[in-house]
Amino acid sequence: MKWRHEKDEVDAVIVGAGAAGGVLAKELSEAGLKVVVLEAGPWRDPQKDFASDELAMKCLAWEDTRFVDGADPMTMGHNNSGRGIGGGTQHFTGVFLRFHESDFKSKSIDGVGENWPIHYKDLEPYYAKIEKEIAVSGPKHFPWGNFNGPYPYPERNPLSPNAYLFQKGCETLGIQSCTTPLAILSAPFEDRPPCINRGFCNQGCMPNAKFSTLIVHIPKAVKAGAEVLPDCMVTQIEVNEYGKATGVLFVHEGATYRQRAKVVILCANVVETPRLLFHSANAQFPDGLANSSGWVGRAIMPHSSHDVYAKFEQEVRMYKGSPVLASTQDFYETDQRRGFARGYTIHAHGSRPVAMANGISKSLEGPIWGEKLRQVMLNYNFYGRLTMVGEVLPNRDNHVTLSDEKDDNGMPRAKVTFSYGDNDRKLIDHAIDNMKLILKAAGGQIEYVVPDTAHIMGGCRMGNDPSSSVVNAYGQCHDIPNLYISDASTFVTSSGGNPTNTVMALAARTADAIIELAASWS
Ligand SMILES: Cc1cc2nc3c(=O)[nH]c(=O)nc-3n(C[C@H](O)[C@H](O)[C@H](O)COP(=O)(O)OP(=O)(O)OC[C@H]3O[C@@H](n4cnc5c(N)ncnc54)[C@H](O)[C@@H]3O)c2cc1C
Repeated sequence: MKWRHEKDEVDAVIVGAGAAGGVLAKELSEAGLKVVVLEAGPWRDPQKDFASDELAMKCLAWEDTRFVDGADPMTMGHNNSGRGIGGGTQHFTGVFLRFHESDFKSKSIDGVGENWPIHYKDLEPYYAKIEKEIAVSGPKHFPWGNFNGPYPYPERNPLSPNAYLFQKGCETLGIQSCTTPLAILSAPFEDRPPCINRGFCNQGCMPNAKFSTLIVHIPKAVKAGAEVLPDCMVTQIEVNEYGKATGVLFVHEGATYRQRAKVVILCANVVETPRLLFHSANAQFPDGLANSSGWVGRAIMPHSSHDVYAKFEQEVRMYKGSPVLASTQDFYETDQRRGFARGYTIHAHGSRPVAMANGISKSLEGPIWGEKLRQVMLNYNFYGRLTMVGEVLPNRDNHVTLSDEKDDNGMPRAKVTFSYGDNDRKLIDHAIDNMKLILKAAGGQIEYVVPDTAHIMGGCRMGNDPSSSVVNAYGQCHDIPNLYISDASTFVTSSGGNPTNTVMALAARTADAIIELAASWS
């Protein structure tokens, strides 16, 4: 393999070209830094490689074996990972929310979780920048949190039948709801068309109406001079005798190569970032790089993401339109009367047939399979669905470690351990009750509750105290100052809302810090 910067020490090597990696690649290269991006997965062309096919597009996920355990082992794959240029943004649903001020201070406000080393105000300009550069569509007035709109682009219209039913149920019960802020265009922007409601967002968007870093940030980074190399799996971070990162080793088509860099930035997401840090252990850092605190891999948090299905008299046709088009955050903040801390978002979340069949086969009401499954699926058009995005509190015992089994590159496979806590379970029960009430108020008959998780966060949390966190407020490792982490692993708490706006805003903030640092190099 030959690449432009093979012999150079570049300014920055970025590991992973997902939500955060894409932002960093664009920002750093546009600031004039010499950047190489190494991505384990392929570089897809949406028009050639995305298919309107649920099964075929499972390939967008990280499919390598990962072991799971704990009281509530997570299903790893299409629902919580991405692989390839664009990472998880290739097939994410596009819900684009900001965290609330309380999310950064849950310890002080509610006595649970942990405080972040930053406030909402620190991220506010970065949220605004990211939303503007991808033309997020949203309502004129968003009723919750610190940002109430307007969004850069008008809200999506029309909504899906599933979303209208949700809004009807909410209205009957006096629950506020609104059109969801989405990283999906409501009108043309740059060279991209508005959404035409094909509904295959989770299979990759062929027309490019949905944002991904594959189609927005990476092309801009390349234009600004970044070298982006797909199918390159980073296996090790190299560190010299002074404890400074010098670059990375990566594998391409079975051969191992080296890329030297002044700054190494890990954007490999919640499982792979800790895995790389552990696998890069050496005599100086025997417990893994950046792990003097013992917090690498610790306090991982998925969102609880249970679905409730109801059957309606009239056709709903859940496949129509973007999967999520209406939401409520009326239950987002702590309400002492509920008996648990923190909260959740509810989305009207359409499901395609394979996802529904797969989901209800694991429903809490008992497994549905064989003839019964066939009969239910023959009535697919009559079902509606709501999904929760529930805050899961950080727990040190929920963690990523290395197993004894190795992959083809000789890297130990990751083991992911997860159990819900009492607060998490009470929160889930509350959300399920509310989703049932809303669906019933809309005229539905409740049939299935499907337990699920989504959006993993944590594992390399940020903090001011090097003895209880891995990186500082800018994503810089406490132990190795020229090693940065910028991905969902730096999250301190999970919030009750979808995370990618926050992942990207944090990445843009880290980019600014690195650009400032780079100014002192010459
Ligand atoms: C089906 C689905 C729906 C979702 N819907 C939403 C939504 O509606 N709203 C929302 O806010 N969030 C959503 N998410 C979550 C969102 O995708 C993630 O929050 C986001 O992508 C995380 O960004 P990241 O940069 O941390 O990691 P990723 O985007 O996952 O990027 C990590 C990249 O690193 C690469 N990588 C890993 N290890 C290595 C290595 N060793 N060498 C080289 N490359 C490596 C991976 O291949 C990947 O491309 C969804 C996710 C999924 C899977």
